[in-house]
Amino acid sequence: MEAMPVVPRSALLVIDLQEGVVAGCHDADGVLRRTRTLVERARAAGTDVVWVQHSEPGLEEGTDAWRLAGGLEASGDEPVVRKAYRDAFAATDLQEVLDTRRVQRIVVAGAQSDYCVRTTAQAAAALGYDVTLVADAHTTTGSSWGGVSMTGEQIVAHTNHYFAGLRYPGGSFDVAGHAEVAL
Ligand SMILES: O=C1N[C@@H]2C=C[C@H]1C2
Repeated sequence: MEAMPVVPRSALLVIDLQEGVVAGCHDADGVLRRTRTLVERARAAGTDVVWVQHSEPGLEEGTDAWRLAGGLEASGDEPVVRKAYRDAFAATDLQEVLDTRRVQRIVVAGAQSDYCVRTTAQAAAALGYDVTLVADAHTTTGSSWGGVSMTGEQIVAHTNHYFAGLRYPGGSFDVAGHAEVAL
């Protein structure tokens, strides 16, 4: 008797779209609107939705700043992973949450592009997950370092550019818009 093939599954991972995180981010309302559409599409397709919420000083669990923004909220038994590091796998049960759901590919949306989004997506790639970054559903604020300033819009674009070319042995990585991304 042939073993049933394990059908790799996808999960939509919504990272830190919290009031205190999206404040000041580039096109925050647009990203929240497009993420609501992604969540609706995922639910309709039977694709898991996994929520990540970050806590740190000024973003303490239970405060208004910590709450999800834009009318986003976990539904039913959708997991909420609480984290304290940029990498949502660090000191959390995210890997167990994904592996118990036989998830092989994660579709990433959230904030901030240059911190928790890029760090978690990179960590997922290194752990062996396929990763699709949703090009128009992540965002960040502007940033400066060493007298060099970048706009949030520039950082979002560069993050998309970076992930579009990411390669790991046996891995698949791509960037897609919220309306056409496979879920
Ligand atoms: O990208 C991020 N999400 C939380 C707020 C800033 C870092 C932590």
